[in-house]
Amino acid sequence: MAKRGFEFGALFRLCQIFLAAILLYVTASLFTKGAGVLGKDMASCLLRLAGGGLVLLLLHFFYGLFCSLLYRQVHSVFGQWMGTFCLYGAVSLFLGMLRRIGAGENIGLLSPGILGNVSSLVLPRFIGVIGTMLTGLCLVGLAAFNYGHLNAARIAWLRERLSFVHMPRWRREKASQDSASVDSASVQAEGEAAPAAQGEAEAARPERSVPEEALLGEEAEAVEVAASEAEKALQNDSVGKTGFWASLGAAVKALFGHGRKEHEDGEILDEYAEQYADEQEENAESENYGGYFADAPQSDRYGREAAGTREDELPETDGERALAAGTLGESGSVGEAERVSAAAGSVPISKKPSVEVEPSGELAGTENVQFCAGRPIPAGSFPPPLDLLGPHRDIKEVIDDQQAQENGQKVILSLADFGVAAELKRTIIGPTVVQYQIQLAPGIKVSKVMTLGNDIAVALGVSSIRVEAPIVGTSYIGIELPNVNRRSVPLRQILESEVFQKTKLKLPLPLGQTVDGRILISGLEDLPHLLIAGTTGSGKSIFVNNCIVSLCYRNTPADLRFIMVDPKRVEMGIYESLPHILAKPIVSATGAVHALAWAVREMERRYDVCYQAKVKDIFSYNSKVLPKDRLPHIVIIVDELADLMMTAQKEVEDCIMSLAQKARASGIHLMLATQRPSVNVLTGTIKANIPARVSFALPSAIDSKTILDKSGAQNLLGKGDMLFVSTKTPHPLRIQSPFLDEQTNIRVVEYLRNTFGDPEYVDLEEPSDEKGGNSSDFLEDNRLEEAIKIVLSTGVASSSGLQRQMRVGFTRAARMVDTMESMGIVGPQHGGKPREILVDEAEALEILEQLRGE
Ligand SMILES: Nc1ncnc2c1ncn2[C@@H]1O[C@H](COP(=O)(O)OP(=O)(O)OP(=O)(O)O)[C@@H](O)[C@H]1O
Repeated sequence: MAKRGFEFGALFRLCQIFLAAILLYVTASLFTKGAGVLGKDMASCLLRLAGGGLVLLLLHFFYGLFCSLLYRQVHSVFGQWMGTFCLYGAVSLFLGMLRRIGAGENIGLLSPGILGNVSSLVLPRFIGVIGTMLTGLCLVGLAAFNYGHLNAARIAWLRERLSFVHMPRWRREKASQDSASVDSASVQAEGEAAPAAQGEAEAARPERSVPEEALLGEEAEAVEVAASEAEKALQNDSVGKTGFWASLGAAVKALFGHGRKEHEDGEILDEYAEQYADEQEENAESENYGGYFADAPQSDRYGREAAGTREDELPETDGERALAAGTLGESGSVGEAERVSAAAGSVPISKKPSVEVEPSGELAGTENVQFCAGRPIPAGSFPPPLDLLGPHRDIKEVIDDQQAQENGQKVILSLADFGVAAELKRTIIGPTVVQYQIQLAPGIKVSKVMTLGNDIAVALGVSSIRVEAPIVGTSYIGIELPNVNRRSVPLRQILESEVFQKTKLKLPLPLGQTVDGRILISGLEDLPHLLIAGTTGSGKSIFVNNCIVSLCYRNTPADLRFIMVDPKRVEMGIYESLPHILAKPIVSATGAVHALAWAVREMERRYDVCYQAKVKDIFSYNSKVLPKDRLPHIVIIVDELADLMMTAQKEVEDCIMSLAQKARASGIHLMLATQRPSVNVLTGTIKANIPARVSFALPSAIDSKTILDKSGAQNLLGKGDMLFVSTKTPHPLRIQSPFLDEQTNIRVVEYLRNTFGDPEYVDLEEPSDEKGGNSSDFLEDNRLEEAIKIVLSTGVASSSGLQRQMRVGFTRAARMVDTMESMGIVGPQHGGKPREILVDEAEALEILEQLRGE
């Protein structure tokens, strides 16, 4: 099948090249006489019909054709064509008007064509010259909009910049109106709230000017940050069936609106909530991606899941439900409710997430994607098409300002109950949590708030909260509450993001989306190894799968190979046919030790190779040699480190230490995951050599300290909620890791196999001289008899036991135990149970003698 796909592909490309040649000839004929009589006739005919604007259409054709030939993905094809047609219309009109005043009559390229002639005749007659000019300008604006240069984010940005040149007095009034309108109901009920709101509006101004760099802080240097995700999303919007009109509406609203609009009866509605509600309705009416998502849950007006749809996204505790409904907890009273509402009206809420996070909507999160279900996956181009990961989804952040503000005020009131005076400065709504950024009153110790975490969680009735103190780059502390409208982050969203598309990283890991909506990726080559911990079901395996898929989207099997160790035997079976894999997923501890030992030997070999080539690392080496001689990066993934450490701690530690120290130069990287981050598993040696860590939810603060050297992971919410630290980001970053369902994962592997063929396995076994004797006959190991005696006298057939007692390497000891098994002296290994002893010493020696005699 792969072969047929190739033939069709080659034919298609030939046609494209042929078409490109024709287009080149046509374009050349417009500019030169060298195209002969045919070219001349064609040019004059085309210019008469389509005018000089035709050049734009030809250029766009070229662009599309070359993108396709170079396998470059073109975003929003429809939008771009619309933009080019608008521009063509504007140019034709302009040329037509020029012709009317008698300019450029002798220049063929300035011919207006039929469209220009007609429009420049008809329009001025009906709407006059000014109307015609304005029409031309509108067409240019529409073109810019379709190309994605003019969108809500840009206009909002422009408005903000321009607002500085407005008269200061007017701005102050405007600000106070805006601030006062944050919570219409409460503010209008409380007549005295207006002055307070005005005061807060003043406070809101410096808050607006908090520089983006300050928010990103040092951590942003370590990871690539997509602060412009909104623009991309809005561009994407322009392609979608409903997204185009939605983003046009958003741009118009951004231009003419102020984030809120006042109704006749004085009720102020949140523009964003309205916009999202509209899109929800449109989405509900649309065909659920052609029926692929027929089962996807629908959302209500505020973007919340309809009751009984997805259990995992519903609030888990009464308190969270109460927060979701914006009602008070048990301690609530009417007076308190009024206090909350009145105060809420004056607190600035950052609009950043609604603008800068993918302005995307309610996401059907974690159901299996039925995309191309049942259809065979063909071979194809590289990198694989993003559609393999499921259709693009517009994600909208569910933001209910009033509710968020009220919850923020509850946090402040709870703090006050514990004697902590604080002020709510900013609210950020992320996919997993809502972060309330709070400024403590002078004299209040940050440590006091840190110790109050659980008390505040109980007071608010939520499952857990996390306190981030301080938020890097600010003077605030962050209190993170579970987002009651929690959503998952599809892997496609990360891979199609600008930051991923443009990154120069060779081994980009898709970490996910931060609390404030930034998309983070990090290069494994910089880390250069990763420790991953998390209790069962917290999201480790999905994170590892994301990393594998993301690395395979960037690298062919010639550039990257994997060694996978899967003691649980269930997690990595699907990668058996991945062309990037170096050996079948390894399931035994012995096999894993062999693989690590092989990696150490390979590392030494690479060092020699680099030394001889007089280069300092694999990057320089690969850039110097012919493509066929390049060395692939090798990523070793261990799904459960604890199992290895129990069997062969010393061997594993030694290998990890060697690999960790020289990874950058040799291009061999480790990703080690464990459910049990105890000090026996994550020993000092391992931790010292692997500074980059990811922690998913853990049962206790002690476990969190073991992996991160800080507490905090015990308060994570599971399902991909994680903390990330590395040398460049010593302060843990909270991230929602992307989601990739199993079917999609299988599809990607299938696609890669169809494209690159079956994997070419490499023998990871040790060379004969390290096997303790002849490679073909382990019976000849001169210490086998001694080993048998030890096993039978102690009654324990363990490789590590033999290793200690006989002072041999683990591999040799393991080999001797395996030989004993094949001789029938000991039974096979069943999970963690000790091997059964099947014979006594005399019988065993007899068997040995017999076998050696043969
Ligand atoms: N990033 C994510 N987004 C949404 N849901 C997730 C995410 N990660 C995990 N989940 C949910 O949690 C479940 C368990 O995830 P996963 O299998 O990765 O856990 P694990 O930590 O590997 O567990 P174990 O150690 O037992 O294998 C998944 O089936 C999925 O429903």
